[in-house]
Amino acid sequence: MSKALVIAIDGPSGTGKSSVSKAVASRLGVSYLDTGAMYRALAWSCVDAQIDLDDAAAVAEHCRTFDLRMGMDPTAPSVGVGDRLIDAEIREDAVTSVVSKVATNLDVRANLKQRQRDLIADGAARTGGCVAEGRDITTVVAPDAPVRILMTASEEARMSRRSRQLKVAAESTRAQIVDRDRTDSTVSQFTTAADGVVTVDTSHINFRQSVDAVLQVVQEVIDGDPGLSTSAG
Ligand SMILES: Nc1ncnc2c1ncn2[C@@H]1O[C@H](COP(=O)(O)OP(=O)(O)OP(=O)(O)O)[C@@H](O)[C@H]1O
Ligand SMILES: Nc1ccn([C@@H]2O[C@H](COP(=O)(O)O)[C@@H](O)[C@H]2O)c(=O)n1
Repeated sequence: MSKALVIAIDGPSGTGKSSVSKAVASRLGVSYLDTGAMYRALAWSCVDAQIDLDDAAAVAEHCRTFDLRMGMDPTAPSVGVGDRLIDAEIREDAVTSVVSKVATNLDVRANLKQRQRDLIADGAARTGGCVAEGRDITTVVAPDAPVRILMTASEEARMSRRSRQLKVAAESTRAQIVDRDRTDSTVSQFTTAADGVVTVDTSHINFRQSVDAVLQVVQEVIDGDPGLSTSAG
């Protein structure tokens, strides 16, 4: 019987995790889970419900009950709370600047970890595999995933990519990238590879080469484990 091809990808902000993971999942014909979007959705939902983000107990209680809906098709991923789609809202500065507050709440992390495990299992059951990306997927959410990758890139490369993406000066992205990573690293370890995790440094390669580098790691794992397969072959 073939095993589900779960691919866990972690890394700091702006290394290319989301865009590369989506492309890899599309190429392999498997599901895609953006776990950062789940933390962003919670932050958005707390603000929408006028919950004080410094009130850890209230945020954790809201997390336990909010109706988060993740669409895991890599060609059209989506994030909703109840019937409302919030893909655009969760990318706004108002959410990016506060998301670490909810992500450093340990009760929130415990709840979202379980939801993420369930989503990965459901997605893999539907499509034969799942690419899940974030900050603690290789270490906490799916430490037993057959493929585990840490995606890295120099601070300079990450700032320049983010500045191109947001059409702002590179220097103005430093605070957002560096400060957010600093806060996030207080609860997750995503700057150095844990045992058994393969590092893919994207500093000096372009987007297509980064996708190919991840696919190569996946292929090597498949070659070493005949029980693993993908619909793309
Ligand atoms: N190897 C690469 N070379 C150049 N640009 C890249 C590369 N990988 C990704 N990009 C671009 O960099 C930008 C940031 O990538 P992406 O949003 O995927 O990063 P991320 O690691 O998911 O960041 P965050 O964790 O903050 O969401 C995107 O515009 C993406 O197209
Ligand atoms: N596994 C994860 C994923 C994300 N976070 C938190 O969410 C924020 C947004 O993530 P993006 O990937 O969309 O930038 C991130 O800054 C972390 O605070 C997390 O804690 N664990």
